[in-house]
Amino acid sequence: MSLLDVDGLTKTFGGLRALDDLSVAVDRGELVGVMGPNGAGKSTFFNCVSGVVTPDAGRVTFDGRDVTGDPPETLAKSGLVRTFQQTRELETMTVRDNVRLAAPDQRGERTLPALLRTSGMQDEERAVRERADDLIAAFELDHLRDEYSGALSGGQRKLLELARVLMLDPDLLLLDEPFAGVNPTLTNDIADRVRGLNDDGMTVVIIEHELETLTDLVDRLVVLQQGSLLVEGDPATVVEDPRVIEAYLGE
Ligand SMILES: Nc1ncnc2c1ncn2[C@@H]1O[C@H](COP(=O)(O)OP(=O)(O)OP(=O)(O)O)[C@@H](O)[C@H]1O
Repeated sequence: MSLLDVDGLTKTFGGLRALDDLSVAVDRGELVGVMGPNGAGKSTFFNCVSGVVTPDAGRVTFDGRDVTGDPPETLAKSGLVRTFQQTRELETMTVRDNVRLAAPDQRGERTLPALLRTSGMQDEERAVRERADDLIAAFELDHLRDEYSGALSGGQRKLLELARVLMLDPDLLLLDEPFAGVNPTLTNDIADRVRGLNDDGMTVVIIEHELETLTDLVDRLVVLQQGSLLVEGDPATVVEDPRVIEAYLGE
């Protein structure tokens, strides 16, 4: 059974069909790339799957459950997590606080004064702090942990965003253009980390314009055009497909 099953997804904005009866399945453990010309519907696909936008028709099944229209927080708690093209960290907070705050806050305990917190709550908080510090170290952001995240470079922000979403311990990670605006060295670094996460068992779907990085990285490519599936298959075959070449030349 697929981990993610998208069946007949349709979404219109005004008169425009951003998704048109799109069906895509992703198996557990896969690393899948999503490409397509500007306006092909890639972000709308992620938005519908991650609950940011409700589709007009179609069904999203995650881990065997119909999750169509479920809000992003509910999906994140069940293991479906995404990043955005524009990273969402708070610029006036430090790197460390940004990572800590990404942890799910089950009981709103952070609003309680310290004296009223139970030892269970304190243990939980300690675990969150430790996990945040581990992720910051793993992403080599240690030297920046007390900096405001507004001071980071584009590439460092992408790393921070990855550290933040990993606080949620996803089963399925949707990455929206993780290499956009990132220099070649950091691009390779981020690609290696994504590969590492996938090697450790995380299922990953990546939208990316940077085709060379994407084709080297993923097991399978899905190409969208005008909201529909154009071609899918192994990366080397897909990028040579005349329909794909034509779709990109027509941009
Ligand atoms: N909230 C919205 N309101 C109106 N139109 C929208 C909205 N979101 C997307 N669209 C339109 O839907 C179409 C598909 O957009 P989408 O952002 O999904 O494409 P994309 O493949 O991600 O493009 P890009 O590569 O440029 O990010 C576009 O024509 C876009 O203008």
